[in-house]
Amino acid sequence: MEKIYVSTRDQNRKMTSKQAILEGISKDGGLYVWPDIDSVQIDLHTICEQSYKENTYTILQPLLPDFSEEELKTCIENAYGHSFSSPDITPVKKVDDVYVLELFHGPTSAFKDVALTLLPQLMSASLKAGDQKAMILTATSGDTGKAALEGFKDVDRIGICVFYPHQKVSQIQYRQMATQQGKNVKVYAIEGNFDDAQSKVKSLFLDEDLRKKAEAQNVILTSANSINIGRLVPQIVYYFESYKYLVNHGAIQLGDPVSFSVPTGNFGDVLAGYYAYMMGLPVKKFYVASNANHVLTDFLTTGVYDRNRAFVQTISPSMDILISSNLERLLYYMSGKDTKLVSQCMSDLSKTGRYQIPDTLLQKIQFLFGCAYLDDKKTKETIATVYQESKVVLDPHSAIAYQVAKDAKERPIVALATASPYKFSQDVLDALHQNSTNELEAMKQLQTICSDPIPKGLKALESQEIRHKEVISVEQMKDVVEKNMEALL
Ligand SMILES: N[C@@H](CCOP(=O)(O)O)C(=O)O
Repeated sequence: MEKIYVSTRDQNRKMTSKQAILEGISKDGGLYVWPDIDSVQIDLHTICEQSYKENTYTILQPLLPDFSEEELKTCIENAYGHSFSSPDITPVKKVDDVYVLELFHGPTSAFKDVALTLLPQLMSASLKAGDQKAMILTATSGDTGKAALEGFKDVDRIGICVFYPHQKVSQIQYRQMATQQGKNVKVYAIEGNFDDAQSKVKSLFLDEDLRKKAEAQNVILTSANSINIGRLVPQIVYYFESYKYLVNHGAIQLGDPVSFSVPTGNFGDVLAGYYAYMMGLPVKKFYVASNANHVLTDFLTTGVYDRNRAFVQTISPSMDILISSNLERLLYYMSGKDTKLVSQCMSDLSKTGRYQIPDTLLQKIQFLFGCAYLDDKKTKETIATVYQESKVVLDPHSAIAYQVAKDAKERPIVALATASPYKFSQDVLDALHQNSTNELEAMKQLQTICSDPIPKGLKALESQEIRHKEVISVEQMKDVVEKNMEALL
């Protein structure tokens, strides 16, 4: 089978899509990319006539060519057949003059479900016949963790450890993870922030000693974060789906360009949009919408990526990130696949916390990518204004995308709504000037003004016992992974 994926840091490290999914991250620290992704041009006319599941097949088949037709169609059916509460999977709503793409109708009420209902299927199909097993290590700032736990729960031959920053996720996000059931799952709070968790997880994938111990047990260590190409590619689909909506509702003619505003921390979601663009989606501009951790806004404005700054805890915790992993993939493509430049930038980042790209490259990126950020005060004001004017309740992450879309000059524009407001009930109520005693009560209170009911999974939290209580240091992460390779698999 053709090895179409290479590392962002070395063209000669080649993998099939199944191998890339199983490895998660390249052994040289780079991320897997398909250099010729733009050789695939998706027919928009077909997209506008097909269902979500059919479009998923059309888009993913060329990206995952070593999956048989039957394998891929079964994976897609298992992922989207019955787990989403909306028949459209990712419905679109017009709110004033912005189209809001709702990505939170999956089992855990965040956009991560779109990929994490499918990745476990792809991973299982990629495992070699026999008794090869996989141990998933996931760092989360709040949403990925729960979606990964739910997706991989009790999947045969796969175990999962999730690491989240202690007391730096919302109360509901915490409960979602701490109550997780399943015989193959473990959840740890770590003393540190998301960047500490993600950096340690990445280093564990490259840890020779751990890798050897895993190999001895026929276990492969891999990732459910968007550094894994199998996590990223399912997210391309909803960009095409929103385009389908706009065409089929007469907002645009086939071929007209559209802009997107994407709330992002790890740069995975907006990168999936860029992949859609490379595969033929007509896009005018992508707006990278950030919170007070605006390292991406600064980078896109100046060309200097500098994580040497205070880490701010915000009401949009899923975006509380200063090391934005997937930017590496954008640099790879935008620099004309210059693996030397990418390697140099990433080496500078790990040594000094900073890198700078050439002006020509910055200008090329700025031609397609805009940026802006909102602090918590502005985010709350947006939640209040949108509710007052449109009776729509947005979660803090989606509110940031919405306001950045509002401030942009391009129309039509789609703002990605990445989480249900119920996941951040107390902060949302606070923005609406309502008091609440705790997050579970706040959810009930929010229900009185939200058009959607409390999602099933969130409603159940009240009666579920806390099963995962351990708080560990970053240094202990390797030990718990080793321990769980035996215990969970
Ligand atoms: N925002 C994420 C952080 C991890 O990012 P991912 O793109 O690797 O999933 C979260 O909510 O955990």
